[in-house]
Amino acid sequence: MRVVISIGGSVLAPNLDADRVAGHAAAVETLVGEDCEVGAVVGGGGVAREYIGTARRLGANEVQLDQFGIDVTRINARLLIAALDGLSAPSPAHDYEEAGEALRRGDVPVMGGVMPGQTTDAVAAALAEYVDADLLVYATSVDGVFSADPDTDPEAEQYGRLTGSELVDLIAPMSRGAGASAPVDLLAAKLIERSKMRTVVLDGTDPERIEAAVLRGEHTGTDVVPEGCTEDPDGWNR
Ligand SMILES: Nc1ncnc2c1ncn2[C@@H]1O[C@H](COP(=O)(O)OP(=O)(O)OP(=O)(O)O)[C@@H](O)[C@H]1O
Ligand SMILES: O=c1ccn([C@@H]2O[C@H](COP(=O)(O)O)[C@@H](O)[C@H]2O)c(=O)[nH]1
Repeated sequence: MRVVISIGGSVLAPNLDADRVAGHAAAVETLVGEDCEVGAVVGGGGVAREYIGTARRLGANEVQLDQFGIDVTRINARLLIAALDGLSAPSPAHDYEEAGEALRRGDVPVMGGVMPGQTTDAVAAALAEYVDADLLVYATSVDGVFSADPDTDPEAEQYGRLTGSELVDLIAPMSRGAGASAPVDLLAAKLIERSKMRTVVLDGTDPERIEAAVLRGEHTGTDVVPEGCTEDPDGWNR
């Protein structure tokens, strides 16, 4: 099975704790040991948002702010690479071709951001489409896609299952400025819809949850399924 895992910066490195990064690297190693081909994309988290906030107050424009975010995602990607201990290429891939070549060599490609105007959610969706992945996993800080932001709205209800077009409709009204927070960004949702990529959005703070979702199809987050799919998502990966 070929899987792309998007690891939010707030999940991988909220406080630059080495053990936490090592835990996520160990999950990737476990998946590789179980014969999965794995690509990883790392987000910028709170550190990226702090840089973006400061630079915005200094008058930087949105593209300049995105560049700050991209730099932080690539530094976080280097943290994962350091913890992967030779399993990946020595530096974050700059584009999908470089990542695809690494995967073909048997390495774990690790990416951060690539261009302004999007987030690493879109990078992960594009990489999954480029390498023809079987599964795309978003390991984020909340357990799936909700009817409202669960961090601020206690009435928010989780969606267990959505189609790609339902995901696009839900995400479309959300903010798109540099550093914005959403379960996935709009470009990612559109790529997932067009590629019919099987996708899971889950709370990835505990890396064992990522392993369980990939290896056994077990998770409590949101499945994004192709239009008209009647298959039980639990049976996908068996
Ligand atoms: N409808 C919604 N469903 C789920 N989460 C939502 C929703 N609306 C807003 N959010 C927010 O999206 C956030 C998840 O995305 P966020 O970009 O902050 O973290 P991430 O995916 O871990 O990546 P990173 O930390 O690298 O930016 C959650 O903290 C949550 O507050
Ligand atoms: O391809 C990319 C990836 C990221 N950015 C900018 O970085 C921040 C942080 O990325 P997250 O994936 O949200 O952690 C994002 O908000 C963008 O401003 C980018 O421009 N292009």
